Amino acid sequence: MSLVHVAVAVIMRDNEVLIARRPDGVHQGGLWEFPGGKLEKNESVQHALKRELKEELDIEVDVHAGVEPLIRIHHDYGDKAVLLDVWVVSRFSGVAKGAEGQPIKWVEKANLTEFDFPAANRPIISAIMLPHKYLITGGYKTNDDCIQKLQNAILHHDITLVQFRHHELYLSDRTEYIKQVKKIKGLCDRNGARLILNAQPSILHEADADGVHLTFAEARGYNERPVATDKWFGVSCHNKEELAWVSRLSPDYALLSPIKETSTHPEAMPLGWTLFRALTDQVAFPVFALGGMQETDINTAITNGAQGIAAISAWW
Ligand SMILES: Nc1nc2c([nH]c(=O)n2[C@H]2C[C@H](O)[C@@H](COP(=O)(O)OP(=O)(O)OP(=O)(O)O)O2)c(=O)[nH]1
Ligand SMILES: [Mg+2]
Repeated sequence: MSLVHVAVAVIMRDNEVLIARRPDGVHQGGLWEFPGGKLEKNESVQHALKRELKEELDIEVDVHAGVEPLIRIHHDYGDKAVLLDVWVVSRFSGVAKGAEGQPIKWVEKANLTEFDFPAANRPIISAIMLPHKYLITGGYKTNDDCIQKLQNAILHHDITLVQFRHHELYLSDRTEYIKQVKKIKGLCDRNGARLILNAQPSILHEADADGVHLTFAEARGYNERPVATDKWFGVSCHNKEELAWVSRLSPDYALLSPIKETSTHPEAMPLGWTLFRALTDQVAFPVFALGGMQETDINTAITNGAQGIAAISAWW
């Protein structure tokens, strides 16, 4: 079966995204979609994006400004295999309308899950909801010190996604751990940040959080996604085999590390961006680059297929 390469646009206006309804009778007809269409012979994806948005919505997009790669998804529908090459379009001119008679709608990012999309689209929605920066908490002296460091990261570095990682406390004193999670969650809630716990999925019955993150070794112990779909579920991976294996758990995202040399794991061989790009292109979920990442790496990460960067020391 030949692969159909599709240019797909996530058109953003403040906190809203434009969706359109596919006509009945076409492939995946009747479902909502992000506007876009098939690349013509010898056409670049950016050119296809510009052409499709003119044809379908009558808007003008400057592909050299206001366009950024979001995610690439290979999906086999059985009757058709597609590569969805998804881009965020944050600047355009003209007023978007359903130029081919299709219904269109501007939808709040957070409400996208209420619409029926083709099966391949689920990771697009995760990618839209996830930010470019993911803070993993580092060491701290006292509980207050932890809150102070986190508050500093949230306020000064615009952090909206936080992973609380403290295995020792989680394993040694669950009551104290849950107490600390409660304080952290309060701080996150007040600042519009989401909190993910580096702990077993059962922690979600004991503590209030937005999701769970597992090491690859922990994830290995499950046969199916161990977390409800209304919570975030992520896994740490280090190579192609691990990424391929965790696909069966349908994670919402993965961390892939180490991209560069890092002081926390000096013995690990860095993957580098070329390999990072090749590995993430094979999986249908957003991947954050981890290991030696600094704020200045974000654009390089995105250009190489990442959702963004994850880091401890850059912000902690
Ligand atoms: N545009 C778009 N296509 C999607 C999405 N999700 C998804 O699985 N697809 C699939 C459905 C189709 O098989 C293919 C896109 O084809 P299309 O029908 O939009 O192509 P096109 O605009 O060039 O249409 P046409 O000229 O063939 O009528 O990708 C999505 O969110 N947006
Ligand atoms: Mg189309």
